Amino acid sequence: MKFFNVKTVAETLEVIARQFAPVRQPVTLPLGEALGLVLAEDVISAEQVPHFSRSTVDGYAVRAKDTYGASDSLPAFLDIQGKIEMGKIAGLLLREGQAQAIPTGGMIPDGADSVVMIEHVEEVGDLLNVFRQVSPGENMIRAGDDVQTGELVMAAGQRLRPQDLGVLAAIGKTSVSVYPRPIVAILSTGDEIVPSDKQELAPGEIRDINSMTIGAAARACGAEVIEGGIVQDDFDAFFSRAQELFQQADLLLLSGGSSVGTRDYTERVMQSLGDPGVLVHGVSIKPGKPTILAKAGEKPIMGLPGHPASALIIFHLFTAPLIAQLEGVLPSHLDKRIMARISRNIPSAVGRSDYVRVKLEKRGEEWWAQPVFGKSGLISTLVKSDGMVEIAANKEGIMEGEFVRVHLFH
Ligand SMILES: Nc1nc2c(c(=O)[nH]1)N[C@H]1C(S)=C(S)[C@@H](COP(=O)(O)OP(=O)(O)OC[C@H]3O[C@@H](n4cnc5c(N)ncnc54)[C@H](O)[C@@H]3O)O[C@H]1N2
Ligand code: MOO
Repeated sequence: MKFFNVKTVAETLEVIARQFAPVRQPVTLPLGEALGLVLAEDVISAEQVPHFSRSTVDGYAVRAKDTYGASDSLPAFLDIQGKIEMGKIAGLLLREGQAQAIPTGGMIPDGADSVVMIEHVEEVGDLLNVFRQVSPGENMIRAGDDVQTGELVMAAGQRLRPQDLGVLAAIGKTSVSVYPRPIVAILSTGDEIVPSDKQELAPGEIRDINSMTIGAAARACGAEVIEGGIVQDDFDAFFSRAQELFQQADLLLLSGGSSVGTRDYTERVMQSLGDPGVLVHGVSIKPGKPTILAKAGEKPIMGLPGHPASALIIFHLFTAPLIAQLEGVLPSHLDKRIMARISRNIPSAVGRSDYVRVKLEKRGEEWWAQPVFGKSGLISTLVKSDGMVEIAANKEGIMEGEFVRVHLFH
């Protein structure tokens, strides 16, 4: 009786999670070449970002206290003490009752703790009329708000997204240790399978679909692909080609011959490539039941069912997470969903679409989306986030526990 030891999908995913890790040693690459690759080191910042407290608006640096109670009818009056130049040290100490003109991004002078926007003041000679009060910290980013010295900015196992490269740039890191792209070799089997560029098909011949779909899917996962071509249903030819590809690759994918017919050599070939051999043959799933997973040395080999839709579905379910693990992603980082519950009430103005950055967190069986608040000048808020949630323009907000769709960042 074949297929006697069929595993469930969850059991198969667990075997994958437990058995496989990157095959090759990490490499150090310049930041610009690291997008999409997975960090092989923990990154701890040796600096604070920003380096200095700076304004997020065009306006006047002030002491918040000096503006308290200011309104259109009763402005506060402050002495203008010059102008802060962009990219220069704000040299002058700001004293009580004073204001200094400051551009967006300008350095907050010592003594100041907030910035009044230009829209809310009027200059009359050397005198500044302030029509709005500000609170300490308003309209500015403090030194270290984005990243603190000694902070763990990113942990090994994280796939580098554009915002992650941005933070690395911000802390002055020029290169990172990452896992190289895994090399995936694909070999199609079957006497009836012919290359897809064959124009005239003989009766019974089938153009090779799986090399194309599976190769493209593996590339989309970040792998480098070796197209191994097609072998006939002959054990010796199949084994020698499989062995050749296995040596060049980090993962060997075999298409077809995974079932239990007399010419289905795939399992024997996989078993013959080395110990420990076949880990799974048969998964309780439709389509894709004859799926095979094996390990030779530290490397995985997968036998995908020949039917093209089955092969691609099995790829998405099992091969994609396997490739991610070979890329260095930790298994615990893989299982992300699109729907989650929001962890607290978030108000929002009607007539405006709000995008709230969120971090996903698993509570029992459910995903919860935890808002990551912060000014849009802070790149680290995006590093801490897994995605964002839209609060539609017609909504006054979302309530704690409400289901939201999380748009995952790549
Ligand atoms: N007695 C049983 N027979 C079968 C079972 C079963 O449980 N008991 N499972 C069936 C299921 S489900 C599938 S799926 C297939 C998988 O079989 P194989 O992996 O051995 O695939 P092949 O027989 O080689 O091919 C199946 C089908 O797909 C075509 N094919 C194969 N490779 C390609 C390719 N590269 N491009 C396009 N088309 C391809 C092939 O010509 C066949 O028509 O087993 C069932 N049998
Ligand atoms: O399970 Mo098969 O993959 O139905 O065609």
